[in-house]
Amino acid sequence: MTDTVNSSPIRAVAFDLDGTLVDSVADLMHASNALLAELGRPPVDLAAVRSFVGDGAPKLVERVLAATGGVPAPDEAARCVKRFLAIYEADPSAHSTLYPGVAETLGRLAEAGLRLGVCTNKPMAATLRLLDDLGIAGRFAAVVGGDSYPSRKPSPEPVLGLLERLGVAPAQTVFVGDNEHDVAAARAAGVARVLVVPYGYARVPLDGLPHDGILGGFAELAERLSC
Ligand SMILES: O=C(O)COP(=O)(O)O
Ligand SMILES: [Mg+2]
Repeated sequence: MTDTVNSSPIRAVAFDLDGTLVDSVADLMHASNALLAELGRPPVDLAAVRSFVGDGAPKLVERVLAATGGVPAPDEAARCVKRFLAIYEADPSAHSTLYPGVAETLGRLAEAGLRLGVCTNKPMAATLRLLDDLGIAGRFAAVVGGDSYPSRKPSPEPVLGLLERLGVAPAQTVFVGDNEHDVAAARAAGVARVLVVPYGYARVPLDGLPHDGILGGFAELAERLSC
């Protein structure tokens, strides 16, 4: 591991999950549509769900409900979130895949001695099951989800919480994500470098965001970190 930024050696890489490591939107769509069927509402399609991902499960469900007849009263909306999570957590991986190069590249980074972590807005239970189902849970020394702290990305709180669990300083960390919330959270946390993948679920053009580079693909990360 030879890469340094401002003479502080890079010791850790923190990853976003949905749209960065895992193409998870099909399972989110299936769980959404199972909920909608129970409510007697029409289904949502992949493109719609893709645009709804990134702010955690409660927001996803709110957007799904808004798109299919309207958001019900708070009690009923909360019941819908609970029901959605029960459906989704039972099988979050049937239609989900790692993006190309993810498994191999995580292996290379780990072999180079980097500490790896996940900071996602997806709730913890579904996150842990998804990582396990896709065979990469063991790569991460720490994982934080959308329900691990009072705030989620774009707040820096979960990023800083993850780094504390990893035992590294922001100046020793590279953050890799796919959307505007990742860039904002990682920047506010003060990490050494923020990189974005070109294929995720970003809702604004990546070019306009204050990151330090857009990867050509996930595997390029190993070269960027000299692993
Ligand atoms: O659950 C979400 O909204 C997306 O989670 P992410 O932070 O892994 O992209
Ligand atoms: Mg993401």
